[in-house]
Amino acid sequence: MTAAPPRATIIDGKAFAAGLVDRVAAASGRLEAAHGVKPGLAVVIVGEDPASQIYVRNKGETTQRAGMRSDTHRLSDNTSEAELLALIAALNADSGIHGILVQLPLPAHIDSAAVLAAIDPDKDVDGFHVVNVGRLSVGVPGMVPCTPLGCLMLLKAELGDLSGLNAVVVGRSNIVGKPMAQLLLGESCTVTIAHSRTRDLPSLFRTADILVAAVGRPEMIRGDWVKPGATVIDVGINRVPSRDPVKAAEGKTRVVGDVAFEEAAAVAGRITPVPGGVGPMTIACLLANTYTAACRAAGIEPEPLDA
Ligand SMILES: NC(=O)C1=CN([C@@H]2O[C@H](COP(=O)(O)OP(=O)(O)OC[C@H]3O[C@@H](n4cnc5c(N)ncnc54)[C@H](OP(=O)(O)O)[C@@H]3O)[C@@H](O)[C@H]2O)C=CC1
Ligand SMILES: Nc1nc(=O)c2c([nH]1)NC[C@@H]1CN(c3ccc(C(=O)N[C@@H](CCC(=O)O)C(=O)O)cc3)C=[N+]21
Repeated sequence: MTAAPPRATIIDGKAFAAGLVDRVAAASGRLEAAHGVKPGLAVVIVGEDPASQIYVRNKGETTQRAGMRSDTHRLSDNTSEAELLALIAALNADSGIHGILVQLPLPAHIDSAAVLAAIDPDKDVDGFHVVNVGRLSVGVPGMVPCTPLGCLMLLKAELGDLSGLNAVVVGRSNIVGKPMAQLLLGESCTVTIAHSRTRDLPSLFRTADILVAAVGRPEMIRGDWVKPGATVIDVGINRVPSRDPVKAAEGKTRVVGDVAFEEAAAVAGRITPVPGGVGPMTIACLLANTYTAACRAAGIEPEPLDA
């Protein structure tokens, strides 16, 4: 009989996120009871992209479950940039709203950079405004992007001190890759950022104690690219045809990450699944950022939200 292959610990992002949402809910309840401040989040979505609709619905439901105010603004595809900017100005001025999130991508006729720049940096719970990018880079308090923040929380919960570890982040987007690299640098990892022009990704990956994949290519990262015992964080959310050919023919899809999960789990020490890994943490961190923004707006020190 052959021994079962070694198998990584599966990092349960869904459970960790549920715990974080509970802690945010409790802290928000105390904020409201003691200071009369109920954290409020406004989510703005332009157009009908079905995947975005699902995330926006999840955000709204989770926000309300946490006892926070949640407003969703659904604008039609042909909304002008001026109309969107006017809505943002109104939300900036609304003292009951502490967090503003504009779902990306926006339709092509709208300049995303101009829209992100219009959000009050202190309400920018996505952390995409250049002021918050600068704060993260310099290492002063600001709003940290939700997905990388969630990845970092999972890594610290699993590994404790990250200092001195080799971290490879693949993907250099402003939403995930770049802020992820900044956070890992802040934890004193030795950080390499890889992208589509990187030469010999497999050899580079084999040096990684921490591997964060944010590429958007289904199961691109194979098992033999992973350093034995490494911690693998899979950010990718990719829709591929259902395994069942009949369902696939009906257009049914399933979600996979950027990592070939079964192969990588045979080599890695720890790995996040997709779904149920990073995705739920993104939403939990959005609530955490909204709570933090509400505290700061009221001049109150936020409670620590660590496990
Ligand atoms: N779980 C969650 O909460 C979230 C998940 N996501 C998912 O994460 C993934 C990445 O998202 P995002 O950062 O917005 O994506 P982008 O498309 O903005 O960036 C993708 C990055 O991957 C790089 N890349 C593309 N192909 C390769 C390749 N063959 N080899 C190496 N690098 C490559 C690109 O390099 P280059 O710059 O050279 O083009 C780019 O830097 C997507 O699957 C997305 O759906 C995103 C946000 C939140
Ligand atoms: N301004 C802005 N901020 C964002 O943070 C933002 C955005 N725009 N545009 C789109 C991406 C994507 N994103 C996800 C959020 C939650 C899950 C999530 O909850 N995923 C679950 C379910 C996955 C599924 O079944 O579809 C999981 O991975 O388990 C995934 C992806 C946030 N994004």
